[in-house]
Amino acid sequence: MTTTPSEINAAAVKNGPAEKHTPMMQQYLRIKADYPTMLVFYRMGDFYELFHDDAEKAARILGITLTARGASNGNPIKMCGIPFHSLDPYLAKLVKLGESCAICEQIGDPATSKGPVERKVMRVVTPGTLTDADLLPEKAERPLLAVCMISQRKVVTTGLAWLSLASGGLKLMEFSGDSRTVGLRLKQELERIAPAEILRADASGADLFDDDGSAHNQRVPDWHFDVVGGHKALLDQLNVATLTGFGADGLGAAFGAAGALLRYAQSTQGRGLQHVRSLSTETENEFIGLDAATRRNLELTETIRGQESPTLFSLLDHCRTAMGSRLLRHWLHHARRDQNVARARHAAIAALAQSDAAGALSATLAEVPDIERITTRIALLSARPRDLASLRDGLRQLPTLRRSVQQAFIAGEESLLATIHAALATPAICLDLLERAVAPEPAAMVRDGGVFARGFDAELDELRGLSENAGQFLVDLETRERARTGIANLRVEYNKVHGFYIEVTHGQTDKVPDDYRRRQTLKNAERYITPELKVFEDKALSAQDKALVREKILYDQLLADLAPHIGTLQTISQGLAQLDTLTALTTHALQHNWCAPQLVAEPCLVICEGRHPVVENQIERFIANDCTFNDERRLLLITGPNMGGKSTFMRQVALITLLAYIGSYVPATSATIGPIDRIFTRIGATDDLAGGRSTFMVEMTESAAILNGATAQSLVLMDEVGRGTSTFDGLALAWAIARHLIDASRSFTLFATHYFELTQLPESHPSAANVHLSAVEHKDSIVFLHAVQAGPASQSYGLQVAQLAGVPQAVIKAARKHLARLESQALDTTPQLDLFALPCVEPEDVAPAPSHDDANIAANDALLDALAAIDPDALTPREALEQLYQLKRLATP
Ligand SMILES: Nc1ncnc2c1ncn2[C@@H]1O[C@H](COP(=O)(O)OP(=O)(O)OP(=O)(O)O)[C@@H](O)[C@H]1O
Repeated sequence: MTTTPSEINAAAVKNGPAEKHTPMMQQYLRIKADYPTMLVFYRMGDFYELFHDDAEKAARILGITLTARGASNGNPIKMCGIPFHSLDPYLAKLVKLGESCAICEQIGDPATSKGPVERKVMRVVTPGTLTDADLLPEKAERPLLAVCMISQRKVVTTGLAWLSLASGGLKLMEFSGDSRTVGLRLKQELERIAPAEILRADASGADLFDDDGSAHNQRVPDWHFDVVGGHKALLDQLNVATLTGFGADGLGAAFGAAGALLRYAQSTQGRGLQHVRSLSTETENEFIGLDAATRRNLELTETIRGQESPTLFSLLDHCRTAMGSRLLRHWLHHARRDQNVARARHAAIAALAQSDAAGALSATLAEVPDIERITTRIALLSARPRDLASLRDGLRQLPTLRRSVQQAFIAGEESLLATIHAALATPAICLDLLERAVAPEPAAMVRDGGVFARGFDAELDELRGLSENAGQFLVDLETRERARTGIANLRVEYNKVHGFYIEVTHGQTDKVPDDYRRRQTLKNAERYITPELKVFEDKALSAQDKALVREKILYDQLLADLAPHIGTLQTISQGLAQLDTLTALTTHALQHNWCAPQLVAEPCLVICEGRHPVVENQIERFIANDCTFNDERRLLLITGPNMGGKSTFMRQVALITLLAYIGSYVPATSATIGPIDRIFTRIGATDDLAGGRSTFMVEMTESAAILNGATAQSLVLMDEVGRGTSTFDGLALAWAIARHLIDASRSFTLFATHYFELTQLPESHPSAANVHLSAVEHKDSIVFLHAVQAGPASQSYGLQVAQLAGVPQAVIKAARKHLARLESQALDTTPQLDLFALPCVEPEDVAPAPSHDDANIAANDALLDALAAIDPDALTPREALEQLYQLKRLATP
């Protein structure tokens, strides 16, 4: 761990000079000085204890009692503790909140120690370096990421290195530009990679990070980011002479980041990372760009409210292994722009569907454990016996899986399934070793014994034989002694405290022979030992101890013997994860009648009878809709009533596009999609109060990002832009934004709006077109048809929707009356339409129309404010009537 001298000094100043403390506290403070930013769990017998500030913090977070343990240097020592056996749930909670913990064990022998027992930090648990099954989410990665920034003549080169310690996947990336563009890019990459913990140099710009001082934003000394040192560390780690094979030639800052990353990861594990054996380099434009707002709006892996379902991931996750679920999650956030990647997956799904293999594959995959994480634990020497037993059982499934895969591809062809088939070859030597070594159902811990199978080790079998044969020996002895002494109820028994003994009831003790030595007197009986029994006891008990020691040695050896198979096991894990994900996608496509999309080189996005993948699952009758974009038709203005289905339609187009590019089938009868570089969304109005931004500010920030970043290959979703401000400002902005997207960006844009004035845009801009979500009025109410039709909507049905929502009749009636008045006024003035009379107005040029009647606006605003302030549920009938009179007064000035 890293500690700056100033931090050590700070600790010393705070706690006073070392010699004034008790010896134990001196030891504690010495250890704590090495881990100043972590919570130090200090082992005291059966407890882990935390002191001083750590105690206060842990007590607050964990909700445990804060007490004091004596005094040191004249001050009471704040303390809290937890029993050693319940450490993991507490660690899980702390790490989830971004804390890092150092676990300090007693390593000396208390019996022979002078002063405090020797202690040492044996394990460091940080949010980004978890490998324990109990601390990790099963279906998500928790990567550790390091950022290295190098500035040269106003150009900032940023190198990223990130590692999922639990799987061993190490990745690098580098990009450069001026500090603003690099900052934006960095933000985007961090949103995509979603690291659990970030390492950065002490000196690097804090403004680029969410630096709230929490542990998941670790600062390490600048020299850890040395580029030459990092390059060497990578060569050593991967055991290669050059990084050319990994596409990492010519990188610089990324090597610096990798150096810091490997150093940190190794220090937390206290050992080398023998499972980190490969490296991949990501290039700048490899993936379809999705910013954080888009990931959230499309509800890929989390709903807008932050729940786990229903999301695209929860819908598609028919995976039967955690490896498959993690890969599916990864694919959803990492759609590759390269159409060939998606095409290969489409072909695999087609083959699996055609060969009817998905059902059998699913059933077999359900028997496969998380081989990826077990492999990591083997590499880190933390695998438990049951990990090895389930690895053995999982590997036994490979031939069955391979047979099913084989049915789905033609031998000799090059395909994704053929690659997977090759990856799933059974590692015969490794499986043979596991089958010979591990007992069918081993104990949970090596220290409990019973881990190794009979016949694996002759010495162990002999030792076990000694203690196991004890039963027969004791029965024989009992029979013999009964005959020898004539005591019919004599018993030979064993307990943990007193060992073996012969028990004789008080009435019979006069028959006891001379060689019986009394061991214990009970109320009704005496217990004895004989020389013969003593010899046997020594042998049996020591055999048991020796067997345990032998098992421990054998276990260490077994892990060492498995180490050479780590690479093969990783290949198998990747093959299994892909197969599981593809099988899940096939299952979903078959169940819901999805189709194979066509990815083409021409710019187009043509969807026939598309559905929203999540919503179609939630309602009884989903209305399918078409969507057509091509080089001449690039912006669709979508109008229609609230609740008409505008947002659903827009999202479904984006989701179908994304699904096609992750390699999935799509909910449509056909879909033909050209190259896509980014998907942008500006949907919904949310305040970012924590970030200090109002609804309108959020809306405009997101719009700015779109206008600056969208290209002719981008798909843009804009939902009701401009509604966060006054009508005129909003309309002017919406209009100018739409025009920019048509003329400058030329993106494929879905633009939903309530400003009917915008529907005139296609008249001057032929690449824009109007569509609307249809609805019909029925007996003063509204029926939504949810069908997308050509042309603009004829009216907005706002009042009918308000009525459906339960707004009181009196209010609806008043609003209807006022609407009629507003409409007749609008006919006289039509101020908003004037905007379109100006041929090329930029937003800042748009002034409020001079013909507008200010008094009328004020009256309307007052009426709307009063309406908005009414909470119908909180009113008594009498108050409601009063409010109505009040509204009427406002409406008739
Ligand atoms: N194609 C469809 N078929 C059937 N039901 C649909 C369809 N599209 C939307 N719906 C239903 O209508 C509801 C409202 O849809 P949506 O939120 O997309 O409307 P909207 O026009 O965006 O409304 P608002 O303007 O108020 O945001 C959805 O929750 C869904 O239940």
